[in-house]
Amino acid sequence: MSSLEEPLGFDKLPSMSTIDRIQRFSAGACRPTVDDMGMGNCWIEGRGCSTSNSSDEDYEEYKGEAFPWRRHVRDASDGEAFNRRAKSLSKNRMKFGHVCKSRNLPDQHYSSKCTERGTRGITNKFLNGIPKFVKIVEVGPRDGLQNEKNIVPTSVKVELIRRLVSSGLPVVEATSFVSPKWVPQLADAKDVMKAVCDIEDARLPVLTPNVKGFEAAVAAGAKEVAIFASASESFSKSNINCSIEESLARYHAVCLAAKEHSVPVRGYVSCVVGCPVEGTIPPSKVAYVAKELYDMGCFEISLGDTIGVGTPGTVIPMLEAVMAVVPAEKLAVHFHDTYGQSLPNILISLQKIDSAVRIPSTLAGVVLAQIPKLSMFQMGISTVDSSVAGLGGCPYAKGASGNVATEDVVYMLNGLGVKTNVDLAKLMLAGEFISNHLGRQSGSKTAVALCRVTADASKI
Ligand SMILES: CC(C)(COP(=O)([O-])OP(=O)([O-])OC[C@H]1O[C@@H](n2cnc3c(N)ncnc32)[C@H](O)[C@@H]1OP(=O)([O-])[O-])[C@@H](O)C(=O)NCCC(=O)NCCSC(=O)C[C@@](C)(O)CC(=O)[O-]
Repeated sequence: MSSLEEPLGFDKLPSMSTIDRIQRFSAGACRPTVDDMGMGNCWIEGRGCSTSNSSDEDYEEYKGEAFPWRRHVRDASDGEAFNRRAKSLSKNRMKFGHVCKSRNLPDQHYSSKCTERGTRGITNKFLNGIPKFVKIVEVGPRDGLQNEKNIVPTSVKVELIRRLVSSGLPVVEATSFVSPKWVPQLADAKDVMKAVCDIEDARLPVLTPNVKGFEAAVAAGAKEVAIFASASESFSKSNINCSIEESLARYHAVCLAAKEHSVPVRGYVSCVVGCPVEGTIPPSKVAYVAKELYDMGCFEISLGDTIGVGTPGTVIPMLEAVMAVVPAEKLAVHFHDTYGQSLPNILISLQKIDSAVRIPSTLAGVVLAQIPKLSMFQMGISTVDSSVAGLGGCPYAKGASGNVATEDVVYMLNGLGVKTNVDLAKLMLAGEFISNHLGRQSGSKTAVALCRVTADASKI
């Protein structure tokens, strides 16, 4: 049996040399050949070259829309306008210590929102396919804190959950009813659940690896559970000490028990793009496990890039394979940010483009450079997992970094005009609360940047 002392990770890749590993996880690992693309010989440099999927009119139109936005940003941070803004911030008597008071977020000058003109122009072309509402599933208290070196006190976990719920998050994964020998960080699952089970404003699912965990969760007041299988045989063994097939049998039993108690079950598939031991995971394997979980009654399947190696080039073929067997509206995406790819991966997972719509070449260069075939670009997923302050990692995937930060996802979605019902300022306060407790800077680039902007403004 594997143990916590011997986690699998990037440092334990017996079959892979460094170069081999880089190739297997490289951004182009799943990239189609140039011929597949039918886009000439410079598709990765799509910004600079003309391709069969774009036209000069598109380029000109996009340029016309994009450049005023850039001017706006430059003007706003320059000269008179910026000084006026800074003065008005000071007039509001904001106090800035070394900790950011997120409730005093500056508004439109630093907003992620585009100008009206810019939004309209881009929306008409590229962003039309983004869902109007995205459900964010906050996994920080579970996926985040399960990986902390020091065990976080129960009272801090409870306070974090309460703050996250009060920021408007509709789902906050609270804890795991797993073996405390395997994950000691969440050994207080029962106490956490008892303290938060009265919360009504959000759903608070918990992880349950077997019927024992399910029964303990329900006894503690859990009203929703999640089961977690893997698309990688090796990861399944290291994470839950059984094969994929054995895990599916266990989860079938959990689903039957849950049905009897009318408890909804969410399913996870981990290692959907890569595994720390096996390298690249075939999309067909992910689709197989996702379909099994769906067929046994999971209301939603979350696809986890556990070690954060995915790029749009590998995520799209995986999603296509899964969406052939599970409807998009039943899927969620769960990205770790090891290689900084989470936001583009989320964006392409949300996008649903009518194949008749042509993408402006400049956008194609920036965002869609790795997309295999535009005509197949039909994701339309509208549930995203993320973790406040980018907390997390996985105890069984050493080297994997935390989930994409919830603040960064909300900032991006706000910028796209997508509703989440999450109050970014309150969310940042929750992130600040847990980061202070852990004694380190937030892993959210948005939180860090917004704090810096407000702090800089206060000095003027
Ligand atoms: C699955 C097991 C339990 C098998 O663990 P095992 O050792 O094979 O199980 P066992 O049945 O032989 O039991 C061993 C001991 O654990 C106890 N036990 C057994 N079950 C439970 C339970 N539910 N709650 C509390 N205790 C339990 C059981 O009673 C026994 O206690 P003992 O007799 O030795 O005192 C173990 O491997 C385990 O708990 N693993 C959990 C690992 C984990 O939580 N990993 C992190 C999840 S993150 C993830 O999967 C990815 C995800 C979801 O985040 C998505 C992504 O990022 O991609």
